[in-house]
Amino acid sequence: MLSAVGPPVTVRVPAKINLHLAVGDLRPDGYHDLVTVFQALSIVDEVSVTRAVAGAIEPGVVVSAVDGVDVSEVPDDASNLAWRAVEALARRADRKPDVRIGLRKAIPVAGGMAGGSADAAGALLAAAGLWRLEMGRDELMEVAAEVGSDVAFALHGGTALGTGRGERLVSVLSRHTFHWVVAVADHGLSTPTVFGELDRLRARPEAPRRVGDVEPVLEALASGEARSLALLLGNDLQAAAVSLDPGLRRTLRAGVDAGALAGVVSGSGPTCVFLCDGADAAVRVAAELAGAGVCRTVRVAHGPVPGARVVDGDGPPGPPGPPPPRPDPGPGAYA
Ligand SMILES: C[C@](O)(CO)[C@H](O)COP(=O)(O)OP(=O)(O)OC[C@H]1O[C@@H](n2ccc(N)nc2=O)[C@H](O)[C@@H]1O
Ligand SMILES: Nc1ncnc2c1ncn2[C@@H]1O[C@H](COP(=O)(O)OP(=O)(O)OP(=O)(O)O)[C@@H](O)[C@H]1O
Repeated sequence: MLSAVGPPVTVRVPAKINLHLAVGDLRPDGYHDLVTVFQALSIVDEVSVTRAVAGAIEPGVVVSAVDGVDVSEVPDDASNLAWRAVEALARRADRKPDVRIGLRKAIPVAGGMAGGSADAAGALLAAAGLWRLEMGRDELMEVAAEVGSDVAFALHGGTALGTGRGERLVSVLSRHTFHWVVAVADHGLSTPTVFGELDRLRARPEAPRRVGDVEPVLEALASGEARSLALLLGNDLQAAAVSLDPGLRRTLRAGVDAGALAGVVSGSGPTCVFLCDGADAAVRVAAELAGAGVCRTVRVAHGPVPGARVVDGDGPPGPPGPPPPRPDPGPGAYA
C-alpha cells in the first residue's frame, strides 16, 4: 500500500478554443491533418501531483470540480488522461508512476475545450517538477504529443498555429486580449464520433463547405481587431457537431442575437464560443444568453492566457508562452 506524502506540485492549465479549424481528409492512421489556430482561455483546471510512498493509499487520481462542472464522466482510474500522461513520462524517465494526482476541474467535460488534454499537460509538468527530471521543453512536448493531439497546446498556451494532428505548434502574434462568452451544453460529444460524422457528410454530394485559408485569421489576430477576427472564425467540425446535435444551431443564433460579434462551435463541440466587442459587452451577452435557455451554463472568459504553469511547489518553470495579459485569476476563475 502507498500513501501520499510531501508537498504537492500544483499546476494551472487553461482550456483551449479553435479560432480556425481546417480538417483534411482521413489519414490511413485514423487521424486527420489539421490546420488550426488555438487560443488558450481563462477557464483553468488545477492539477496537483504528490509523491506516493509505501504505507497506506494507492497511487491514482482524485477528481473534484468547481461549481457547475459535471465530473461524473471523468474517470478516476488508469484511463484518466492525466494518469496516462504520468505513465508516459515515467516510461520516458524509466521510473515508476508513484504519484497521487488531484484534479480540480473548471473546464467543461467532453466539451471540445480539451479539458482532459489540459489535465494531461498539467500532470506532465507537475510530475516532471516533482521528480526533478532534467527534461527540456522539446522532450516534454514530445511526450505530450504521444498522449493526445491537444496536449502539446495546453503546455504551450497563448495563441498558436497547429498543424499535423494539431501537435506541431508555432506561436502566433496576438497583441490583444479578446473577450469571449462560452455556452456549455448539458451533455458532451465524443471527439472521434464528430470526426467520423464529418467524413460521412463529406462523402455525400452536398458536402459541407470547407473553411478558408488561415492567413487572414493570423492577420486579424495581429491587428487585434475583434470585429475583423469575428468575420473569420471557422470550424470544419461545426457541420458535423450540428448534424449530431441540431440544437446547437439555436445556441449559435442565440449568442449572436444576444449581441456577440460572432459565434462558433469550439473544436469537436458541443461548447459554443462567442466573440464579443470588449469585456463589458461579454458580460451583457452572457447575461442575455443565460436567460435564453439554450445551454446549461454560460461563462465569460478572455484569451490568450499562458499555458500550463507551476503555481505551487518545487517545479520547473512552465514552458515559455506569451506573457499573461493580466494576473492569473485563480483556479477555475474567469474574469
Ligand atoms: C478537435 C480537436 O480538439 C481540435 O483541436 C482535436 O483535434 C482533438 O484532439 P484530442 O481530443 O487530443 O484527440 P486525440 O485524443 O488525439 O484523438 C481522439 C480521436 O479523434 C480523432 N482525431 C483527433 C485528432 C485529429 N487530428 N484527427 C482525428 O481524426 C481520431 O479519431 C482520434 O482517435
Ligand atoms: N482528466 C480528464 N478530464 C476530463 N475527461 C477525461 C479526463 N480523462 C479522461 N477523460 C475522458 O475523456 C472524455 C473527453 O473529455 P474531454 O473533457 O477531454 O473532452 P474534450 O474537451 O471534448 O476534448 P478535446 O477538445 O481535446 O477533443 C470524457 O468524457 C472522459 O470520459
